[in-house]
Amino acid sequence: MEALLTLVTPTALPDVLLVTPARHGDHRGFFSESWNRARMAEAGIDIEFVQDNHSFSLQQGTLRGLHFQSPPHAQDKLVRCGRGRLFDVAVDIRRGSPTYGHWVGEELSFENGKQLLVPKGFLHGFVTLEPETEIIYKCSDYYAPECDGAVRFDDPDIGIDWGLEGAEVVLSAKDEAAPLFADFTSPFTYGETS
Ligand SMILES: Cc1cn([C@H]2C[C@H](O)[C@@H](COP(=O)(O)OP(=O)(O)O[C@H]3O[C@@H](C)C(=O)[C@@H](O)[C@H]3O)O2)c(=O)[nH]c1=O
Repeated sequence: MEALLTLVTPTALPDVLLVTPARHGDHRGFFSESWNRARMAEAGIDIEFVQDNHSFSLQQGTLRGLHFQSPPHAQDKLVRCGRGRLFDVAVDIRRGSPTYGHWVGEELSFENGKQLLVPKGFLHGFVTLEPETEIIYKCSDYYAPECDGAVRFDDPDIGIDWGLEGAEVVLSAKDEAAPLFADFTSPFTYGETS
């Protein structure tokens, strides 16, 4: 039977949530409310998003991350895949958090319609699993380049399993030059960001 409600399920990291909006299918395809502020507030996700981002990656193996914006322009992000498939990752960087440095990853695709809520105090990154993949995400603060920060996607202390198995990744120059986790001081403190 068709699911009529948006499903909100926890991931292995408390505060990072998997959101699966209902899809109403018919002979034309489907219709889905990808964001409904009132309904999500009832489900405990009460966020005022102010900016939507859309990026397109040509090649499979394009990796963007791991990124954050520091306070006072920290961002909650609600991430979904508009076309293709990607592996989306959040890393807890709230100093003093019981899960500091832990990561969680979810496959988001056009097919599965899943969304990942990446709160303030977490690094965010993704790798595309297909060519010509699109990502769309809502942000709770505006782009503030002076608050932009990054950590290496392949940091050994974080140890994310991107499923790359030695395949080459396509990176920006900024991500290529990102610092290691050990050389990074997080601007977030557990309890102050969520
Ligand atoms: C993030 C961002 C970038 N830009 C510009 C700056 C630059 O000229 C161009 C590309 O920027 P970047 O290389 O930072 O784009 P990208 O590597 O895709 O950065 C994004 O990665 C994912 C993982 C995130 O979580 C986002 O918050 C953001 O950091 O777009 C904006 O105008 N507004 C924005 O909100």
